[in-house]
Amino acid sequence: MDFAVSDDRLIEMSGAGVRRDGRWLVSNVDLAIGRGEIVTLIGPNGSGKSTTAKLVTGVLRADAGSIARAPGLRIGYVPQKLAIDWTLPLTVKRLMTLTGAQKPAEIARALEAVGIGHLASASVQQLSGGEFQRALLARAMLRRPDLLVLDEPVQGVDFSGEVALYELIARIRAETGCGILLISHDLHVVMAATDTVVCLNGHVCCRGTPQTVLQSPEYLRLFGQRAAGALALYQHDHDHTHLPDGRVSDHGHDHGHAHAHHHAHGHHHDHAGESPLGQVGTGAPRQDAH
Ligand SMILES: Nc1ncnc2c1ncn2[C@@H]1O[C@H](COP(=O)(O)OP(=O)(O)OP(=O)(O)O)[C@@H](O)[C@H]1O
Repeated sequence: MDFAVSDDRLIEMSGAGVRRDGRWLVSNVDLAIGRGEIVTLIGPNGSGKSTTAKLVTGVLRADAGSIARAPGLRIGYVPQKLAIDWTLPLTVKRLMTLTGAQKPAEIARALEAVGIGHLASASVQQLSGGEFQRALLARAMLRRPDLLVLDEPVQGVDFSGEVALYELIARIRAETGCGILLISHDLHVVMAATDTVVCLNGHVCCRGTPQTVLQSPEYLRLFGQRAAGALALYQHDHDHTHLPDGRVSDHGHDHGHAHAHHHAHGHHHDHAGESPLGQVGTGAPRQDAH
């Protein structure tokens, strides 16, 4: 049963579990997401990430534990798999209305906000992986959610596209103040924007800030070699800021050249004059120049 949460928390799950065919798919999961917070669920294949996301959205009911939701909580959900008949013609605009009627102006605004306003009349089949994920994000945002649940939002997207998508997600959080639950088995990029990482393997193995999780023995045991790479990338901090024209100011020294880089890391990194959400680019590949 849903019940009121009095503070800033959007959802709070306590000891939640899902049992199927005599086995617990996930058990004893504690998970809280607050307004403006990005929580990332990571874990190997089959560790219960999607199952947990479905508990959050209410698609699945918990067989154990309890889930409290803020009153009137609106959730925008991008599932891992979509039941789309890819043989039928479908425009991006039409995709936006499949889950509910929407005003054309609202659709246009949402597509603009994720940087694909120019693709409103394009056929969904022609979209790139990154464009398709942006369209799904726009569709979820049409509900003006308090909580966005994104199950593997970077699937089918290359590395620079991933970075651009995570930037977009971070910007959505900053501009709308919604909470975000991200699901990913991607370790390196996700780490930067997220506030809390929850590492799942049928149960919660460890949790905390990205730094805490990266150093926890449970995480290292679960991810082994890949974990080391994530650590290196995450600790690569920026030490410069961007001037409005794209040039770089590095501790007050102006490089005087355009500086392209990716944003696998979101700390100590100020973008002066960066475009508002409505003008986010579609993520042309950008390489790190350091
Ligand atoms: N309806 C169901 N009935 C029985 N088992 C299920 C059901 N749904 C999922 N499972 C099993 O539950 C486990 C967790 O699945 P889930 O999809 O939550 O994992 P995941 O962490 O999201 O995995 P992936 O990274 O591969 O997407 C898997 O072993 C899966 O086979």
